[in-house]
Amino acid sequence: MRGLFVGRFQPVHNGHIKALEFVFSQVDEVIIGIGSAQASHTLKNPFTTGERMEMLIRALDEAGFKKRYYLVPLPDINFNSIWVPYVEAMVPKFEVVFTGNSLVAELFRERGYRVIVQPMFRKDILSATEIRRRMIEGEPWEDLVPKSVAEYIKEIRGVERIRMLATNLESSEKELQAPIRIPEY
Ligand SMILES: Nc1ncnc2c1ncn2[C@@H]1O[C@H](COP(=O)(O)OP(=O)(O)OP(=O)(O)O)[C@@H](O)[C@H]1O
Ligand SMILES: NC(=O)c1ccc[n+]([C@@H]2O[C@H](COP(=O)(O)O)[C@@H](O)[C@H]2O)c1
Repeated sequence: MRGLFVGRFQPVHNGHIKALEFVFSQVDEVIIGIGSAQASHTLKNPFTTGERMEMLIRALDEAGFKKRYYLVPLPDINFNSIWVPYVEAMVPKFEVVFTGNSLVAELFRERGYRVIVQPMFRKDILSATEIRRRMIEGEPWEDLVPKSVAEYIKEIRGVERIRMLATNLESSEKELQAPIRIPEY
């Protein structure tokens, strides 16, 4: 049996690996859909699809998963009602969907799929939003991701990228708040 698991993986963290451990224990093959594949270099989606694939390959290797998996980029279509047929057109056949995302669960259920809500692990800290926040604030984040992912993020200067994006946003917000000055001629 083949299962589908979709995430943005911005970045891959230990919660994803725990979730995938569960998914791999339930099925023979897993399709890992990389959501919002068109997005990169933003605060919510700092990493490219290629970088996210690299993180997944290294982390799954490190975790020693032996079953077959497929990595499939899924650009957003911003059209919820036809997202499931779109996903069907992009990935090999699957029988069951694993997710913790309630919109994803609802969309697949409405199309007749069996959906399994995977257990959550320490969502308070095992969350990509929290990891990106820690990177920006200069707090320790390395223990929340697989070792190979922490090394890779350092290799590509990922933290510097996220900080640059945060600084850019801060200065453009300041610009927006600045009073408009009409030049005198
Ligand atoms: N701590 C966790 N434990 C188990 N599963 C998780 C955990 N965090 C995320 N997942 C699962 O991984 C999938 C994709 O999650 P996603 O890539 O959005 O991670 P996230 O940490 O929630 O990201 P972000 O904070 O950037 O929105 C979802 O199905 C979600 O349920
Ligand atoms: N209409 C759409 O394009 C649509 C609908 C539902 C989910 N998605 C994507 O699926 C992914 C879900 O993963 P997350 O759990 O990481 O949010 C995201 O990339 C999200 O954008 C897209």
